Amino acid sequence: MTSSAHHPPSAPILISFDNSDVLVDSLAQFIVKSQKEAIDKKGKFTVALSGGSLPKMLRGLIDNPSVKWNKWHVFYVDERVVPLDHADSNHRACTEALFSKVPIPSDNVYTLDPELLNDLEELSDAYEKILIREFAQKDSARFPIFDLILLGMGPDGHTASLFPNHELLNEDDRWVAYVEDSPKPPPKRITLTFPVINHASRIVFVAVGKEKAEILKQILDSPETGLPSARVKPVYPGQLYWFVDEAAAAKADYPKTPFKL
Ligand SMILES: O=C1O[C@H](COP(=O)(O)O)[C@@H](O)[C@H](O)[C@H]1O
Repeated sequence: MTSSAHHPPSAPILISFDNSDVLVDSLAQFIVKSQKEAIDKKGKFTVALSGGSLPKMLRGLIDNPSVKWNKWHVFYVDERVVPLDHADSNHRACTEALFSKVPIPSDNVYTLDPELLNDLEELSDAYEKILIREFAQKDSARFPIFDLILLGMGPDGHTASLFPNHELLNEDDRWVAYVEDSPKPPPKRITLTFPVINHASRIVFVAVGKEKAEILKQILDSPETGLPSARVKPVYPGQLYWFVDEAAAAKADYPKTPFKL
C-alpha cells in the first residue's frame, strides 16, 4: 500500500452544474453518501461547515429522510468572534439556514465559547481542545481527520479565515488559530488551519455566481500563485471537489467531471 507520505495529492475534481438548484440537490446527495460511509465505518459523521454563502447551499438536507442527524458532529471551519446570535456569526447563519429546520441534537454542534470573546488566544485554544477531545486517539493521527469539510471561497481567493499573504498560511502546528486583522469584516476570527483542512477525507468547495469566475480560473488553472484556496490539497487518500455553477465555471479551462455518486 502507498503511504500518504509518498503519494502526491490527487488533482481536484471540478463539477459544474447547470444552475444552483441542481448543485444544491447534488451536494445533498454527496453529503448523504459521505455520511453513510462514515456511519457504517465508525458510527458517526464529523463535518466542518463554513459561513458566508455556504449555509444556504445546504437546504437539500432539510426534510431529507436519509440524513441521520443524531449521528452528525458539526464543527466550524471558521467563526467570526462575535456573540453566537450576532448577524456576522457563522453559527447563526448555519442555524438560520439549517439547524433550526432539522432535528440535530444541539450538543452535537460545536460552537466557539461565547464567554471567551475577549481573549482570542484562549478562545482558539478552547476550540482546539474541543477538537482534541472529539478526535484525538479515536480517528486521527497528528491532525484530526474530518469525514467532510465544506468550504467557500471569497473573490480574493480566501477560504475559511485564511486570507492572501497572511502569516497563518504557513501555520503547520496549531489546529485552530486566530486572526485579528481580517481584511473582510469582522476583523477578529478563529479558523481551522491548513494542516487540519488538508487532512480531511473529503473536502468540497462550493462556489456559485459570476463574481467567482475570475478567481476560480486562477485557483484551478494557475494554482502556483499560492492563493489560500489553491493551498487546499488534501493529504492522500483525501479528495478535493469543486461544486460550482456554470457562471462560476465560465472562465476556467480546467477539465470538468460529470457528477456521479
Ligand atoms: O468570511 C468568510 O468568507 C468565506 C467565503 O464566503 P462566501 O460568502 O464568498 O462564500 C466563507 O467560506 C467563510 O466561512 C467566511 O467566514
